[in-house]
Amino acid sequence: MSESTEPSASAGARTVPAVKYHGTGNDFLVVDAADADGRVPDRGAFAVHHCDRETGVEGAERTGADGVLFMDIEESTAGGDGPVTATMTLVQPDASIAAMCGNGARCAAAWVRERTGADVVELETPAGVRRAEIRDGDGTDAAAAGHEVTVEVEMGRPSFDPADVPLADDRYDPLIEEDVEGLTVTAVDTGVPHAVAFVDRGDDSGDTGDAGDAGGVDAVDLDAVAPPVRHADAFPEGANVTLAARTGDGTFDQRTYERGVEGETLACGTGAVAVGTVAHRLGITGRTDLAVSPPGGTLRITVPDDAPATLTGPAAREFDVDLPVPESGPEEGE
Ligand SMILES: N[C@H](CCC[C@H](N)C(=O)O)C(=O)O
Repeated sequence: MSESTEPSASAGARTVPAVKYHGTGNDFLVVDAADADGRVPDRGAFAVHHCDRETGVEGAERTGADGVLFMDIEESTAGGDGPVTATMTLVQPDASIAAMCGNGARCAAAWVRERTGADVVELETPAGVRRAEIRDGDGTDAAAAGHEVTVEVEMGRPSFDPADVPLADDRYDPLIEEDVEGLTVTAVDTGVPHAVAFVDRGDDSGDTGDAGDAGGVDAVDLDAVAPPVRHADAFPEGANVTLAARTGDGTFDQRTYERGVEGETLACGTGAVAVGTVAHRLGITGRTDLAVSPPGGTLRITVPDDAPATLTGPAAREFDVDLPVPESGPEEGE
């Protein structure tokens, strides 16, 4: 907001406090917007710098992050009995802003609870308000790494409407099981666009699947097949590319290649909701409560016909860190 003219901060020596979290392996740096205002002139450059998997923020397990969540708590809502409201802005490793992020929302809600004590948080995102309920870890090992909670996020109503995804503007019908750049996908908006491809068996009869029956989602070379779909003309704003395979009654495997990360992530919450929504639409399951397993763990989702979807899973606090603000002032050519 204000021009940063404090005499104390010399260029290059500024740092901003952050907390690293992950939700089933999808990892984020959480920064209080109040700390960043005036100190981080370029949020995109900040995210590019610290999210880099080779040169970014150092962690116990992995270097870098899948994004930076800038959080702006509405102070007038804190300290009472009601939900705390906070604006969540996800800046991705390529400096783009994503309208929504399911796993990020869990981490953001956990962060707000830690700051304010609130068990219910309303996150304002470009995709709409997302209500989150935070409770202590599901009891398996409350002390594991010290700081794990379970968060249920209301994820809005998924949409196949071409204008919502969005699809190319000469497109009036939903894109359901169509070939896009060699992959048979269904396009759905779960706050962000997903192109979902089912591999493996399509239903209990076991004989409607495409090639890849044997290995499910792991048999696919995602880094090879996803980029052409992610950039296809069908998706004017790009798409996350999500693979799914039914593994049992109400259970699915998932892998997602994310726009903005430009690579596979260990988990993707909007993608998990997309898997359930598309599974329903295609008649692959009749259940509305599902377990979706990306590489980083298992997410519980609900996809009722007449109510918003929900996403439930862990959010784990990893560490606190002071992040230097990269020098990328107007004079710098970068
Ligand atoms: N990982 C996030 C999705 C980020 C969305 C982003 N990659 C985009 O649409 O550009 C999730 O858990 O839902």
